[in-house]
Amino acid sequence: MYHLFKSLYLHATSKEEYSILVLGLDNAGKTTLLEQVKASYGASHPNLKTVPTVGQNVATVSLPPPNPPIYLKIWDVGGQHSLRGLWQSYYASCHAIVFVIDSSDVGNASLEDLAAASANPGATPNPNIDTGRLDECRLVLESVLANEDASGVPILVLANKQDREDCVEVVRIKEGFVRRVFEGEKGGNVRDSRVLPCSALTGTGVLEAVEWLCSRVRWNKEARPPVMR
Ligand SMILES: Nc1nc2c(ncn2[C@@H]2O[C@H](COP(=O)(O)OP(=O)(O)OP(=O)(O)O)[C@@H](O)[C@H]2O)c(=O)[nH]1
Ligand SMILES: [Mg+2]
Repeated sequence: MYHLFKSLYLHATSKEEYSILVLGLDNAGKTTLLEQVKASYGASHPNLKTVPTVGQNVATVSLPPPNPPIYLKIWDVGGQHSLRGLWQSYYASCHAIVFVIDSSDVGNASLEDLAAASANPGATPNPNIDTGRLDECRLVLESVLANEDASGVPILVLANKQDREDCVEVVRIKEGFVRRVFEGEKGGNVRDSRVLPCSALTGTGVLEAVEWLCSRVRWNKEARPPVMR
């Protein structure tokens, strides 16, 4: 009887916890995003003076009503080249991946140029077209998608730094780049994805990103069950 009451009590008082893995090239804005999420769901001010992450940062947020009563445990992992090998150890236990792109670092190419650049990655680059770190971004995103352990995980691509005057609009990142990657042969494991604009620095778009994640991890909970806390 004691065990029955105990399990009923634990069931009534525990909450589902989902792990969110935040990835992207160095300088994309991952740690700034984590700070904004912490500040949005806690009472603190965000610490926006970030330094390059060596290792990881982690924070757990509890979402207020009318959100469902769940915890999101957010893992922000360093994006420098030498640290990217660590990412794969997080895939098997994460419930969603956020891939952050610096929208001011994908050059000034047109939609057609971006599409051509991502459709023909091996082609000699046209010196008149600046595509910034787009190619590096594509290779890194493809390697995430190609990993078996990340198969079927909802993926949110955030076109970050939308506050900057030199940023590329989200539609260009979505149509010219992300769609090509997802529809390419390395994107076969993508089940559920979205591309959203945001500014981690100002906080614009951060709540919408968290809401999308919240709905998708719950929708996918049979495939990737939450941890009860
Ligand atoms: N203008 C603008 N700057 C941003 C935004 N997000 C981040 N930054 C700036 O970009 C720089 C890098 O931000 P971080 O959050 O440290 O980048 P990161 O992705 O964590 O980088 P690593 O830890 O090296 O992987 C900092 O100077 C931030 O202030 C944004 O939305 N807008
Ligand atoms: Mg960082």
